[in-house]
Amino acid sequence: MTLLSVNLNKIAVLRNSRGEHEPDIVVAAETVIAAGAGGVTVHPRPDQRHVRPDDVRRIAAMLGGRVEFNIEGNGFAAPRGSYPGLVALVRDVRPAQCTLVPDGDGQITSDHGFDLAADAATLKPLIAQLKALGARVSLFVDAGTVDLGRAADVGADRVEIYTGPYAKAHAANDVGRALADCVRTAESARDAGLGVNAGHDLNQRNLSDLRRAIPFLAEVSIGHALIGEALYDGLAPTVRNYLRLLAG
Ligand SMILES: CC(=O)[C@@H](O)[C@H](O)COP(=O)(O)O
Ligand SMILES: NCC(=O)COP(=O)(O)O
Repeated sequence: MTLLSVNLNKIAVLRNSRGEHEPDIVVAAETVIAAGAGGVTVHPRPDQRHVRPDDVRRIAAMLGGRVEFNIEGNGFAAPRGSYPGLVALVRDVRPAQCTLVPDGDGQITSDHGFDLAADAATLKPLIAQLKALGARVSLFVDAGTVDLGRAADVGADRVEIYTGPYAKAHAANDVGRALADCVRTAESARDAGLGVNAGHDLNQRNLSDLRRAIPFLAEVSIGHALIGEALYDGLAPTVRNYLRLLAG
């Protein structure tokens, strides 16, 4: 069974556009959990354009460990203003999972994974710190990466395959190579003893092909498309659509 974790960043974007409190991200989290999602993902960034530290704390308090809470982010980004840094947030709310993503300030969204050879020395102590706080640690990696033993060596528990290129290829009806890249990375991770997550630009059209190709996929985190689809169909029915796709 592949767990669906709903990324709520886009609820925060809508809320932030007016600078007030609506839509309430905690109500959104309650709604997706009531609809059957197995978890909630947030990706706070130092510039706080999406989810903010206080959202992270409020969601954690509401979930109370009932379902998986996954916090994504750049663990090396320095604290800024009221953003305390990823490790401090993890220390504060103790999520089940922390997904490390090498994204920088200038990026509109996450667009690449770690270079496991180059980043190993800095990742190892960071991962140890996060695991000491009780979080399972997942590393965002590009599809096509095959040296996943390196991820195991630095202490990661899982990897999350960056599925942006897969989604683009799928939309262009030319998915063969991009899907093969995802499968190669997933199999290399499994062979290294790691769990396999996937995410970025997954939607109701491209999810099933990925799921069928990687039957041992532990988790998908989906936000942008899911929240967009929910504008037409409602949040709870949209979550249920995804759950049906993952069950099929
Ligand atoms: C790691 C990843 O792919 C997601 O966290 C993604 O970045 C979320 O979408 P936004 O960047 O649009 O918040
Ligand atoms: N880790 C991927 C994620 O949380 C959601 O990505 P997207 O569906 O918003 O592109």
